[in-house]
Amino acid sequence: MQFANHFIDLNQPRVMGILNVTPDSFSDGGRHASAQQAVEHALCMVEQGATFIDIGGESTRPGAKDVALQEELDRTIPVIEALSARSDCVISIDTSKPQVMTEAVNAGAKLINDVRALREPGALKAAAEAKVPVCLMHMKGEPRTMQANPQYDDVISDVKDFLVERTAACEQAGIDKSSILLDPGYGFGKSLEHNYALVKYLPDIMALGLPVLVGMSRKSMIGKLLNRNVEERLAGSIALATITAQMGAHIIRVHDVQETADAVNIVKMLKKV
Ligand SMILES: Nc1nc2[nH]c(SCCc3ccc(S(N)(=O)=O)cc3)nc2c(=O)[nH]1
Repeated sequence: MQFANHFIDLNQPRVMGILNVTPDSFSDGGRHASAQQAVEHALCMVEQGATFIDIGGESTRPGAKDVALQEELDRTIPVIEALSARSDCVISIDTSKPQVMTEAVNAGAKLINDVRALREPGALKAAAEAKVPVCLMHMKGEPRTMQANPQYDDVISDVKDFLVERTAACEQAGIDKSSILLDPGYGFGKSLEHNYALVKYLPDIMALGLPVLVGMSRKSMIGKLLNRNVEERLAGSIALATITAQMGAHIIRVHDVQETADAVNIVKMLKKV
């Protein structure tokens, strides 16, 4: 897939490193120290095998509140500028705000990752004008309320129908299908059973014919099942990364890049022999 001047072969599973630039992930060193720390962390993840670095200035975990536009810009743009000056990794901006998309791409981001699948007013237009690939993710409801008893007739077909509809909306806005990635949105308005059904039937989503991005790293689908708190979820995260990479997922979005890259390299070896 073409990411501006980078062609990335998605015929092999790739690792996306998570770079949270929300205050709860910052040390108390204030913003500049944290921007530099964020860049150093990103460079380390690239060194460990990340092809993509996903930069998000708005926490979208369950219960998260909205972040003001200027605040989200202040958190993300300086880091994107500094990182794109020091690495040729593919920078992804994790945002739903059109203005953040535009400024992030101007600052060097080459992928728009929107957990709201470009449903915010102006987002389709901004993404089309940015002329970079987009990842469309399924979310039911909003982060503040999405985990309050999520219900589906059939979670697999509901997620598929949503992704097909959002893909059509993108095409109508002038975004070519060859620039679209799909994501089932683990943990975004799903029960434990819904999340594992979306792993088991991931091939059904892959059958839509577009590259698939998956993000399960350290999420409650691991913690609830295994009774592990967030810093004890590496084994579960690696298990899910391995399973979905083996199924053919194209991009795995994780916190623990080194360990995931090792697991993905084993999957790649098995595909080669
Ligand atoms: N494309 C894409 N982008 C993403 N950005 C995020 S941020 C994670 C927010 C969160 C944290 C924790 C839980 S929980 N309750 O399941 O543990 C849910 C959501 N995730 C994803 C993802 O998957 N894809």
